[in-house]
Amino acid sequence: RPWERGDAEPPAPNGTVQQLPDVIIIGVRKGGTRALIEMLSLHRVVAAAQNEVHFFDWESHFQRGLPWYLSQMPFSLPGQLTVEKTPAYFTSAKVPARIRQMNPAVKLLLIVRDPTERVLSDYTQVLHNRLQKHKRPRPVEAVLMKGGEVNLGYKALNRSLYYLHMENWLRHFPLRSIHLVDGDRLVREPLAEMKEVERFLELEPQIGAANFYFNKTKGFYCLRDRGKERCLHDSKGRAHPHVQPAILHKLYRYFHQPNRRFFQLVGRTFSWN
Ligand SMILES: Nc1ncnc2c1ncn2[C@@H]1O[C@H](COP(=O)(O)OS(=O)(=O)O)[C@@H](OP(=O)(O)O)[C@H]1O
Repeated sequence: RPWERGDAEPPAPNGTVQQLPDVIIIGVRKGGTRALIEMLSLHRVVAAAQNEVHFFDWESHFQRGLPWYLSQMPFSLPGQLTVEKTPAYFTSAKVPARIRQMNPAVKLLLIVRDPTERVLSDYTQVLHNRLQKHKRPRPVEAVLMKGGEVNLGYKALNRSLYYLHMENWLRHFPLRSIHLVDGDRLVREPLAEMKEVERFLELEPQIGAANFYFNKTKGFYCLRDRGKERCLHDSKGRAHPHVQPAILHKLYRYFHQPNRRFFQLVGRTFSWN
């Protein structure tokens, strides 16, 4: 078939169209963005893009313009809500202005988790990527610390300085356009967090307790979607490396002030401080 050879567009399923996103999950990387978009897809009104699109943060994609972005969107019925997630958007300086230019009324979802845990999750992800490419793994302590202090040059650390990135978003969007999802709570109480997301998106409440069941082997909630059960991929919910308590303590201390600043910016607190 020609569209499988890339010669033509696939035909649209009956009555469906592709629409620019009404909702964008902007991050944070390792915050639980995949869980969030999968859980949101439980709602019949939601049409979610399968892959991370990286339109606003990758120049090669951005230069292709909105028609290309549109072509990456799922087919949906008019009236459905299109959602995409690209966790790198949150920490990419150019992205907020670009999204505003597309649609200043777009609704943004930001899922955050304990910044120290996020760093360890980020480290674990990179470690797996390195092992897969047969590259030498870097011990966690060597990455986190430099000369006995927190290694300020470590990129994953910067991604957990939520206030820094949030300040940039708030230059382009009012706080009411950005709904914060508590990633730690999404793990423990997915339904409670998803109800708040439904409310923010002004969706008819549809996601219910029957959509979730706890999978003991995985140690996480999995989803029941129209009778079919599914868990997230094995790359979600990996064990983090053991870190010496003294180093962990330094990390928590390092994030203390930045966390305060973030809470102040967004007018609420989280369980980490
Ligand atoms: N239900 C459920 N099942 C599995 N995993 C869950 C779930 N809810 C949240 N999480 C957490 O999601 C973390 C991965 O975050 P992201 O999907 O944002 O990662 S990524 O940036 O897209 O790579 C992942 O982080 P790690 O535990 O560090 O792997 C999970 O803690």
